Amino acid sequence: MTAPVIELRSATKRFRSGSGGVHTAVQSLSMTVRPGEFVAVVGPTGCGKSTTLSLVSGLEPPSEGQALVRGENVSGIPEGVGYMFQNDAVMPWRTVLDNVAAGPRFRGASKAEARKRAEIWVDKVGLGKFGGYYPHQLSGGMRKRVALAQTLVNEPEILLMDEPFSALDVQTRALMQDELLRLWSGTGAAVIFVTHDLDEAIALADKVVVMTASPATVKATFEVGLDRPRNVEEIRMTREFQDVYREIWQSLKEEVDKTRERSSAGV
Ligand SMILES: Nc1ncnc2c1ncn2[C@@H]1O[C@H](COP(=O)(O)OP(=O)(O)OP(=O)(O)O)[C@@H](O)[C@H]1O
Repeated sequence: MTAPVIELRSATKRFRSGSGGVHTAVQSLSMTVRPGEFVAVVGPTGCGKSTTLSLVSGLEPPSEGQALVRGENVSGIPEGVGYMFQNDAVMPWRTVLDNVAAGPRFRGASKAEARKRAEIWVDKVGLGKFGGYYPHQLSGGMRKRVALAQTLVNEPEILLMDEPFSALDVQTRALMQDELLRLWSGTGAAVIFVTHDLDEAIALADKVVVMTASPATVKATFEVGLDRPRNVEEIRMTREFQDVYREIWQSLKEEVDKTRERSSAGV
């Protein structure tokens, strides 16, 4: 088996809370992601999913334990990591092509080379005719395509995605999920995809990690044995999908209920 490209070893993250106390967001969390593996992370609201990603991206150091990328302790933002968040990083004053070319330019590519790579990726995400458009002239789904091209043009070895599609309507969301799978397949990139939506997690991932109610630790990991390539809308109708869904939901539901009980008790 290939060595993991991402590894969290008993990682704990504590923050100073507003009231002067200490809040533990992540507790002794261990997980691994191998090259080419798509891992979805689900858990109740506020349990510590984004903090887990921050440990991998180097935005936050662990308070205890280790965060490793390619076997090395993460310090600063590791090479070869691409991000996609709910709020995209599309620059309104730049055209689609210039937005996508910005990453390669920043990483040292010549203007001509950056432009060439941007053209290829703008085309790949289906925006070939819109390279000269500005973001305000695009729909929400088209902007997400720009964000996807912006991330993938850098050919990341690791993709960290934090609810990237949650602001989209249901149909556009399904389209973008398919686009992501199509563009990711064969790249060999390791993905951690954080989502509230168990449907989305199963449709996309090889492995679904269920987090506990706060503080986040891994409650259970489920293999998703569904064939690829997948069409996310069709796969949801299959018996296999529904069986996996039921099994994971049993595990997730307990944590969601715990979180709801705590919040109604004002904890
Ligand atoms: N920089 C920080 N300083 C203090 N507390 C923080 C910080 N970042 C996160 N937290 C706290 O850690 C806890 C976990 O937050 P996190 O955003 O990781 O959860 P989440 O599962 O991603 O949430 P959601 O489901 O709402 O997206 C929250 O109580 C949050 O307030």
